[in-house]
Amino acid sequence: MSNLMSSTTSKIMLMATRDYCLTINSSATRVLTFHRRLTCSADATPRLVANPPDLVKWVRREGGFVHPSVRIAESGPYGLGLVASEEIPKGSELIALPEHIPLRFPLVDSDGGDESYSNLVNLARHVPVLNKWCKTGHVEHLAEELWAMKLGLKLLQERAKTGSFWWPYISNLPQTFTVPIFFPGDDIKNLQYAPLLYQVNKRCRFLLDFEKEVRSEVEDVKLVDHPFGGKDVDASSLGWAMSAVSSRAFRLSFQNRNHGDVRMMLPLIDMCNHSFNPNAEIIQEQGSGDPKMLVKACFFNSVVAGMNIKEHDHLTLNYGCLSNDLLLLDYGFVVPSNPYDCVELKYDGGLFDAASMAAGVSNPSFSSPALWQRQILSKLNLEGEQALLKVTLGGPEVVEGRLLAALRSLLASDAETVEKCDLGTLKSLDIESPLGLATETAALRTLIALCVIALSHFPTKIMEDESLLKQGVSTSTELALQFRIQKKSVLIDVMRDLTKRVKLLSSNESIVTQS
Ligand SMILES: C[S@@+](CC[C@H](N)C(=O)[O-])C[C@H]1O[C@@H](n2cnc3c(N)ncnc32)[C@H](O)[C@@H]1O
Repeated sequence: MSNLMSSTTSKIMLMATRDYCLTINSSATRVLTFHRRLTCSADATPRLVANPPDLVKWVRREGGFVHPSVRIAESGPYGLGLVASEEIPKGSELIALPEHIPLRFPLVDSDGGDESYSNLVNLARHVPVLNKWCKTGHVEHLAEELWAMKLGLKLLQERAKTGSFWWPYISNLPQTFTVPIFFPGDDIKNLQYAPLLYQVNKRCRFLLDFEKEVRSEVEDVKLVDHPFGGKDVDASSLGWAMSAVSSRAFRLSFQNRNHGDVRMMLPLIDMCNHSFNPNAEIIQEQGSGDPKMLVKACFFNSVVAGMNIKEHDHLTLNYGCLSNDLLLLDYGFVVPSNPYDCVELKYDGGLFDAASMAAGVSNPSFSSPALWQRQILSKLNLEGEQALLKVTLGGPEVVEGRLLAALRSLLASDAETVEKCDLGTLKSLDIESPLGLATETAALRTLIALCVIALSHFPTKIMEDESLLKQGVSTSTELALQFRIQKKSVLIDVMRDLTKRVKLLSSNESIVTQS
């Protein structure tokens, strides 16, 4: 990895003329490329300034608490992280932040009510609000990127402000992010996965449109009232801010203060890297303990109960049970063998008929379901005006319940057998053969064939991807390769799991026949 980083850095250094540069490549994929400054250090993740202020000292000076054995240290390919310099006893408080340290979008006119503040609020109003569910099921992702942009505006304002209270924090933020909006066009294509390409393009389009809106809003604003102190804000700087927020902000809820969920950046706590088996957690202080302390990162009792954090251990938080799509889009990394990763497919009668026939099922009825089957599809939200056609393979469920229920019902021979089962039963892979052995075998075989079809849509095989990885590639190519390897592995794991189940069914069948 360090070799890869240095080759990337030297290439970028030759090109670097300014902080950001926007490229729209010929294939109409809009891409934001980020050029590193010439001043960047040899560190794995260069920060905004070469020698930023000591974050631990700043938090302590501002009245926060940092456990004496907690240090910021290089964390290999993860960038910086928090490490225990000595054993930390179970149950210890690690970091506590007073209320004024987190960076959030101001809810009330707390910034003194000046014009630059109202101009910022005005800009935030241009971040579209989406509350309707769309057919493709992408609305959640869009909403996520939009909240990140709103808080990103505040971050950009503070980054531009001379003498900002948060400068010691902001100057410690990474100069670049490895999220795909900054990938070269070829590496976006290298992802080989349409749902992610769609999201990346959408984010780039949003940033380019938002750049225009921001520029037109601020063009006639006087310098003293300018939300960014007169500095030009383009799609790349908006992308930097959005990525800083999406990869570092936390969602905290303040029910007792009528604020609902609030996203905020938690200096120092956000130096914790991610693990699905974390050793730290965030605790919100609400009315107990020291009222000035808003959030604390604490030793995570429930996961490593009875164990201390050992010397040199990294402190980790769980960023959420996220697929590799979201981890890459928002955080710029991919987790190998991620138990929450899955592959999206579109529910499409023609494709399912083809898969079923390839699996040896005679006369499947996916493209022309009977009326009773259509009623089930409607209940599963796979038919009708508001239908959500995106279905998934992989993840904890292995096969999305709605997809499994649809396959079982559409491959069943009669309505009566299906009507005897409730939807919950039809959706569960753990409930074996609710509609009989023959239907179950046909459904599982169809799913295996679907996996084969989905795999054949990837232009390369895992072995080819792995040999490319060995050749030494740039960070973005490496991430794209890792991402597509993981997607193919999800399909292979699903096929393995389903093949085992089919074998079990046929052995059960032969026992029944023999007896
Ligand atoms: C909240 S920050 C953590 C601090 C960060 N490492 C730094 O250098 O500032 C999240 C970022 O850390 C990196 N990261 C965290 N956990 C990781 C993991 N498990 N694998 C790879 N990168 C990780 C990613 O770059 C991610 O966007």
